[in-house]
Amino acid sequence: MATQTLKHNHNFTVSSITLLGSNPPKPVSGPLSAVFRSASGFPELQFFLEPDGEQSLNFDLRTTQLFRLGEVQSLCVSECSETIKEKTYSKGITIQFKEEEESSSFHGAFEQWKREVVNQGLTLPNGTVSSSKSKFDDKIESSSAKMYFHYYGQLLHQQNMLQDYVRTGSYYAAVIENQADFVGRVVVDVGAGSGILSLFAAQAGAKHVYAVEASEMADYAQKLIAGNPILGKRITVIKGKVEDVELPEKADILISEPMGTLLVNERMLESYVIARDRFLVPNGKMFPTVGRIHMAPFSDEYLYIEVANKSLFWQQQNYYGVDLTALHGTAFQGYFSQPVVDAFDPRLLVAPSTSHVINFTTVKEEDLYEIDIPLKFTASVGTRIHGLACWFDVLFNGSTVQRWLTTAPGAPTTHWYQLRCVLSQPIYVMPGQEITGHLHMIAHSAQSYTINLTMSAKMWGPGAEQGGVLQTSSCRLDLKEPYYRMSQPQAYSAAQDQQPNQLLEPEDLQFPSLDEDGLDFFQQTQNGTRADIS
Ligand SMILES: C[S@@+](CC[C@H](N)C(=O)[O-])C[C@H]1O[C@@H](n2cnc3c(N)ncnc32)[C@H](O)[C@@H]1O
Repeated sequence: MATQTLKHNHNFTVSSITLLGSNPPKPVSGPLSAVFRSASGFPELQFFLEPDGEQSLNFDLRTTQLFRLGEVQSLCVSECSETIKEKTYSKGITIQFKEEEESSSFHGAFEQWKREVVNQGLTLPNGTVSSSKSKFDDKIESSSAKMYFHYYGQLLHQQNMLQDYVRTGSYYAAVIENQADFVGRVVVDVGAGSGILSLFAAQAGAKHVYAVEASEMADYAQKLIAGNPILGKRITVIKGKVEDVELPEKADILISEPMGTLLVNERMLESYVIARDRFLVPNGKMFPTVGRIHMAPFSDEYLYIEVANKSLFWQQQNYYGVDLTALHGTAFQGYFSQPVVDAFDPRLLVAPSTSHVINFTTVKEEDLYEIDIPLKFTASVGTRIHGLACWFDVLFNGSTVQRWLTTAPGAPTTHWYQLRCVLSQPIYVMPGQEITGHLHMIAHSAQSYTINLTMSAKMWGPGAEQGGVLQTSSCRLDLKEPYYRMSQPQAYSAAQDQQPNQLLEPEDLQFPSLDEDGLDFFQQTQNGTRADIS
């Protein structure tokens, strides 16, 4: 391929440059570095004005022209707009070379980059974006993708993730404790966001890091990386989707933070797996390596009543003279179709948890389209079960240290919190009774999942060996529409302390006040939960 004749970066030394446009023209004496590169996903010519790389002047090669003024002097201008009457140039410099030979090879490189990269639109040596419709576009609605990348393109949302110190600190520790996995290695940061994980990888001694980011955040990542020039020298930011970009070399290790609520929300794990298949060398490492979804039945009367009460509004028979009750059933179902996101007390769990493992190094992308998890628990107490509580953890399987990042209830809270699927019909169990069921999740094109949950209480006591099911309850939820409940009081209903015949009934409880939807939105933004994008 033509681009194989191009090096990653073409570096030159020039004696000085003079910035045109200012009056009088401003000379910058050197020697200065001039580099042809594609750090932002497009080809550019960059002049480093200070030896430490802190200040640079960039020319987008797609709109730049170079003219010879003499044997060792050239004019470089960047086109801004063109009308029938005139072309305008946004910036221009004259370049002074030391020798004619240097000038010639600089012009040669310029022509080559223009010919092979810009004009033919071929693969850039530092990565480029394919213009054809990608695997991502085939399965994701464009409106969803637009909102998704708009969200991640904003610094405040990246800041929310960076300020989740459990999350970011775990990544930092996993990388730094496993330097041996990074030293001298090529790394791809899948969905780099602000570029923080790329900078960690560079700190751990990576030879080169490709930071692939699809949203506008790529430009800020470029800025952050330029602001850390010692590390930034070894990082190339590529703006584009991991499904579309081409990289000039394979990676020894992938690093990414693709986890959404319940691990799979946002469907970014699929992009992580696609990146593995496209960029990772055989037996390359993945940070994180494995993810697990944990599940356990819970009992929480307060939560149940709160959700049920939300639809009470629709029981009014005289709302400004209108009978609203026709919509009560629909509203009731609607509220129970929202998974609840909050941090709950682990004492609400009424059986030891079970888990479902996803090994990122081996799972196929298609395996993530539909996930069916059989459930089987033994109740430790007699209680009313109000649904299934879920959380996840991921493992960084480093060669030196194995580190887990957990979102478990009772562990330090993360911005993912935990997730609970609430049954509109609670089920009663006695201590030792078996609870079975299924958690079935089907991916949809809005970057999330439809969840079908079924939970059944098996026959218990005398005659149980016949194995009948006593009671079954099911619900369908949309993982894209969670109910964020973070600032609600975290009531502890002492499931473990209850005697089998002393179950709490709704009438025994104080009803919490109804939420306003607007307040929910405010809370979710304040709490920085990232699932609010999907
Ligand atoms: C959860 S954020 C993590 C950001 C950063 N790695 C960190 O740990 O702070 C995921 C990032 O991946 C990006 N992303 C998601 N899907 C992507 C894809 N298919 N290709 C490229 N970037 C993607 C998002 O825009 C977002 O910035």
